[in-house]
Amino acid sequence: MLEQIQSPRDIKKLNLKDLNTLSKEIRKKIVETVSVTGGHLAPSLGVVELTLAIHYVFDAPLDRIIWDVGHQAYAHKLITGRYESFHTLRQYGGISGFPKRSESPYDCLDTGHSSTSISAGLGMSTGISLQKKNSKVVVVIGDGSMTAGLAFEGLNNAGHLKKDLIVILNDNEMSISPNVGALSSFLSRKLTGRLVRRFKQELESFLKRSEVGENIWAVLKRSEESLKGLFTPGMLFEALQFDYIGPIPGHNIEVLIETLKNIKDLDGPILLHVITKKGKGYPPAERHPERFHGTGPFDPITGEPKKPAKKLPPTYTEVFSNTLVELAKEDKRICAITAAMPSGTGLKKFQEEIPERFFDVGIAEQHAVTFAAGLALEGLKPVCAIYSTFLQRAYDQIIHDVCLTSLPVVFAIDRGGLVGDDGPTHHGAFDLSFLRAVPNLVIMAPKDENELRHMLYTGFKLDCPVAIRYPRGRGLGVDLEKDFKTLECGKAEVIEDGNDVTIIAVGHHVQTALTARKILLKDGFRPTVINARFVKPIDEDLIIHYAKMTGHVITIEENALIGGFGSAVSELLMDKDVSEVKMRRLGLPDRFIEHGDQSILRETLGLDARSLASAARELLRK
Ligand SMILES: Cc1ncc(C[n+]2csc(CCOP(=O)(O)OP(=O)(O)O)c2C)c(N)n1
Ligand SMILES: CC(=O)[C@@H](O)[C@H](O)COP(=O)(O)O
Ligand SMILES: [Mg+2]
Repeated sequence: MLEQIQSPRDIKKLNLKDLNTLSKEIRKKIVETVSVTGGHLAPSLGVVELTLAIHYVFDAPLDRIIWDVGHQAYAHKLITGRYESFHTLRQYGGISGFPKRSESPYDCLDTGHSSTSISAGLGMSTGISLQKKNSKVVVVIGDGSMTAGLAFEGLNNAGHLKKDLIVILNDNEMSISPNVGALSSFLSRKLTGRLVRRFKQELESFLKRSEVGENIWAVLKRSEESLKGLFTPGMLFEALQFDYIGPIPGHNIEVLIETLKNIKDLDGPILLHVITKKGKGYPPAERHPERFHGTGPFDPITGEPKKPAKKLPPTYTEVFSNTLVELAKEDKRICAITAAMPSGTGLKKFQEEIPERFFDVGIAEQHAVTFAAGLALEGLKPVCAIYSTFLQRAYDQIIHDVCLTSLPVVFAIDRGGLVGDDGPTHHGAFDLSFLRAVPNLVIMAPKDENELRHMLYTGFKLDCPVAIRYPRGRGLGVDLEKDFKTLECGKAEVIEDGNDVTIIAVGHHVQTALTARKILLKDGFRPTVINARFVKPIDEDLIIHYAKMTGHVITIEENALIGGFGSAVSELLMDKDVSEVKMRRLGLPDRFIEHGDQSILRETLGLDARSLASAARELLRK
């Protein structure tokens, strides 16, 4: 049946039995495909019935359907004309793992970063009403994404504008890990007796101020149950001027369709609370929703990850995690902060071993950074472990709350550079550029996992804001030195000496430079290879010395060329009137980089060893 579905119109003809059959086929297709490509399995399995019900009742693309984060949109993609291409999911040249307007008219908003759906949906609804168009706007947002401040900014304004907007809260009590925060408890009605008692006392004292109130209280008192019934998650949304409906079961297509039909033509902002199970319908994902939130390829029968042929080096994340715990056990001032990504950032070990100094603040990067500033002001040493791309959310907090008064916060910036399959919304493409402009901030990038350890150790020694950025993926498998070294701030490292071209590499591209050097040696060239180590402050004296000595400089970094490390070097040479030097900068061009395997992307962008060697040869011919 699924292969016959060319558009959502085809599902409107189906009866309930067929819809349930279709949901089984969709689940099967998603599990089969993601077991090969990897991807966001559990989120997508959790909204299969909800997707069918939404497309059954609403008329996309005339009606706008927005998927917050968009990681749960695989069923949506399968029934909106992408069944045939679904096997290319997240592959280079294939379909994206997130909704993309350039991919389909049914994708009305590009998502990837969480909690944008309500604001964008409200904007669309306002635009629709201003132009007197006849479209509905439906937003699907998860309980995790609802913990972000941006979501509340949207809710607050929606309640004020009172435009037609249907917000479906997909509540599975999971973010990537179990959801956190007072809102999460509130939503799942895990309300403490203390909270209900306090509410009753306040209500009683309020009502007893007037005779009418006395009578209302007397009635309520008699029906204790209705008092509890008053205290529902709906209260919060009703207070924000939403009509709250629910919670309803999120896997019952009949109830979902009936409910959506009933609310479709209601006026004003509506919040429909739907309860789902993350990973629904695939037992390994139901049992391990966190592991199957975003998974690599796996055996569809057992759910076990496909084992690598041989033992692989540790990831930068694992080395960061182990090193931080090692240091935090020695220094009781070290605290760890994540914005809803304890597993992705590697802080789960810290959470297990030093829970009193671990903080998961929910999807709230801005809050995470300013919360860290607060901890630092009290003499602690907070580490904010946030992916490069998500740190973009907290730029003002980095400047205003941490760097302005030079507080000792360490930013552990994981996923720096190209992340691969998640694509343009997730590449850590800009952190060196947006951080380099900020005064008081030291920026480091390790050449390998061993140097990451020393940088973390050094970061705690520097009594100022520090950013350490490292890539998604595995290290080189080098030995990890047990004894920590304090790196001299602002000093680079000459790895190989040479006399005809100076290659200055940032982070893991030091390895690229060393491989390129081997190629160039065969061509009779003798390049110098320098590990930049510090992106800010840069090693001015060393760079000027080698630039003058070799007359040719190439920089290579996995960051936007604009404002990146290469910019810093060219600014330096220009400011110091070092004019007789020929220079090339290798890095990310001024465009968003598509999704695909990291090595494929690096090759297409000229960030592999062969391309670096060719660039050096070409420069030397100038
Ligand atoms: C700004 C931002 N921070 C962090 C993430 C990483 N992230 C992706 S999905 C997710 C959890 C979302 O939870 P929820 O909204 O409940 O959706 P579910 O996976 O439960 O369906 C997180 C933290 C993100 N995409 N955007
Ligand atoms: C959807 C989302 O934003 C996260 O799940 C992200 O895809 C995680 O990235 P990693 O796989 O690099 O941890
Ligand atoms: Mg959730």
